[in-house]
Amino acid sequence: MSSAVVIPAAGLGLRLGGETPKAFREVGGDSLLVHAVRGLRAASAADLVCFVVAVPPGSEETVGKELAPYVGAARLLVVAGGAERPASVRAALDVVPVDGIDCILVHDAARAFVPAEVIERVVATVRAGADAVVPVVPVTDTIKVIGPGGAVVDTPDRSTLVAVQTPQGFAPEVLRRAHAAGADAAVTDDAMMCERLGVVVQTVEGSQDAFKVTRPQDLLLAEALLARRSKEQLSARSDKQPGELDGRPGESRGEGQVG
Ligand SMILES: Nc1ccn([C@@H]2O[C@H](COP(=O)(O)OP(=O)(O)OP(=O)(O)O)[C@@H](O)[C@H]2O)c(=O)n1
Ligand SMILES: C[C@](O)(CO)[C@H](O)COP(=O)(O)O
Repeated sequence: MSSAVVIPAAGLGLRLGGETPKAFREVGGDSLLVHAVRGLRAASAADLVCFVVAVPPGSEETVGKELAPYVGAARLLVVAGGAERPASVRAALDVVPVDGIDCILVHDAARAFVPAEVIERVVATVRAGADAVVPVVPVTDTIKVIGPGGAVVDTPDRSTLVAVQTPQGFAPEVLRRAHAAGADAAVTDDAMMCERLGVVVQTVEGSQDAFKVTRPQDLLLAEALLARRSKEQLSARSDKQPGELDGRPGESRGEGQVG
């Protein structure tokens, strides 16, 4: 069996600012969307055979051409996103093939640097029988619940709180059922839509590297992360014999199909 990934990439990035939609903003010479696709391809155990990307309406063709070299032999479909994230996921989900897919991932283009092991952990947990799986990290701030006037009404026990990342993984029938039930303005992730149906959502360990590029300082963090990774790659290469050197994952140009 194989998996498919839905990538919501149609957001404007209002909190980031700037003229360009967030998924097309560049870090280290590549767009966040290209980084995200490349990261997914690096997760070989996920067996991703189909990438469906939801983009700002009007940019489908350009994005299809840009991403084709990065998806390898997998199928690439690019659709127009909606006004809110759930609508973008829904538009993409509608064209995910039904046959032969045992896991559907939903992954924010804005979480462009998620490590392969997190992706593989999510897929393995779905394949082990979970209906819905989310990667999580501990929260490091004290979280308060506030009332309408801004006054604190509660301080939840931090040991029970986690911050949720993507990719989130789902049994295909469960994700389709959740989206068929619809979303309102309170919905911020796909797992929440499943929770509303009474589906048990499992958690797995996420990664600090899977942070969401949201505000301008996150671009600085992204640059620093890329610098750290290229330093690590260089030192790993210098430890290898010449015959052991690998090619870069996911860059076999010209294999992808669009449409
Ligand atoms: N209508 C939307 C809104 C968001 N997204 C995607 O959902 C992911 C998470 O959303 P967020 O980081 O909140 O992105 P934006 O909505 O672009 O950010 P902002 O709220 O600052 O405008 C991003 O990859 C974004 O492109 C989407 O596909 N369609
Ligand atoms: C899906 C998500 O990335 C999980 O943390 C997050 O909920 C998206 O939130 P946003 O409201 O679109 O920033």
